[in-house]
Amino acid sequence: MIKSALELRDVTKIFQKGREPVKAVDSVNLTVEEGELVTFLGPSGCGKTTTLRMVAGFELPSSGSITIKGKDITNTPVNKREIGFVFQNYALFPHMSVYNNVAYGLKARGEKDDEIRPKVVSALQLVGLENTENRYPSQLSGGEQQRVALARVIVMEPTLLLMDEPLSNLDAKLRLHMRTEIRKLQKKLGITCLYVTHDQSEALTMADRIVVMHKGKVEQIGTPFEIYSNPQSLFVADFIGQANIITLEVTAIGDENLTAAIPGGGSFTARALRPDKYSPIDVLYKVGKPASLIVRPESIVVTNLSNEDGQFPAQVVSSIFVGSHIEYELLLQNDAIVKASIPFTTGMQMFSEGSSVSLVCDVSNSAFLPA
Ligand SMILES: Nc1ncnc2c1ncn2[C@@H]1O[C@H](COP(=O)(O)OP(=O)(O)OP(=O)(O)O)[C@@H](O)[C@H]1O
Repeated sequence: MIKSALELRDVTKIFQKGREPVKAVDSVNLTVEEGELVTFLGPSGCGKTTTLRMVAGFELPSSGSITIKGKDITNTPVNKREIGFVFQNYALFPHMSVYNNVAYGLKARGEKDDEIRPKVVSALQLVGLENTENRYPSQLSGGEQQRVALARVIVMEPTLLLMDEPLSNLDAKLRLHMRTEIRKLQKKLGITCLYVTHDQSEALTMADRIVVMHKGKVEQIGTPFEIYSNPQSLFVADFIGQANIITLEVTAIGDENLTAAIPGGGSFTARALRPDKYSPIDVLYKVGKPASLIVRPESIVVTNLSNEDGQFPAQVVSSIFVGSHIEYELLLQNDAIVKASIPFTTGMQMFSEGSSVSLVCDVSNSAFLPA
């Protein structure tokens, strides 16, 4: 049987803050396969860094277990875990040349100089810094320093690479560039990687899978596509990308669908999501009670006002032409504000502020969640 690269089972961390115990990480379960890049995404304080620090061995879990390739390492010391870390402050040794920074770990491991040289040269080549061996960190740009930090880790051939906001000290343009660089390198080396970020576009563009965390718990684990198109909670829908969350009254419950009343007349039917998968649909939703319709701004079409069933009558609050798109803010008859983002095509109709219009939500990209 192939063993997973990493498994977290019911991993919990409780810190003592004064007299109060704080559950920083709450029963996290996760299986990571060989060669996967998994990002931890969530707002500040949700427990991302603490989870990573437990995998690294800088913190011990209060309960639960961590295994690497089937071997329990929950209580194994940091230096026996064969894990590489890259943090936001690159922590390079300022008094050492680039070569010596990269060679440091191999020397500490007792490897001989003639074994070390080819490894350092090839690691520097991998990160595109082959001509910087004799320079010092202060003579490098922020992006170059971060690449040295990466080379210093890669050269050790760790079984697992942990990265905590590695790009947050770089300027916006370099951050975008380094995202692609890190991802390419990670794929090329086939190295399993956990990557902490609070930047959703970083998580969406880099990850094989995303773990969305909230208040110490895992809210959802899935591919970027699954997380974006099929959020399992209002938190995920709201945190990832832009989402309209429209509260509507349920009028009928089907096997997998809900029908709800559109303010101003008509009704709308869409998939009903079951966040915990176990509760039956008629336990999660009730006729006469509210449910939240989740629809992305790009899944809405704005048309002339009509009485067709399924369309939401609305008034244009603002319409802004941003080149590729028209961004609308629309007021529904229940006072909800809905955002729509319509790709601009030549000759298309643009509705001005105050116009009465109808909204059509793309049924395949809309879903209900319990309110
Ligand atoms: N050593 C510690 N002692 C006490 N509380 C801690 C300690 N480390 C973290 N915490 C608390 O645990 C919670 C989770 O912190 P953590 O750093 O893991 O969050 P995070 O999601 O990485 O946040 P950020 O994005 O701001 O780094 C927070 O409430 C934090 O204050």
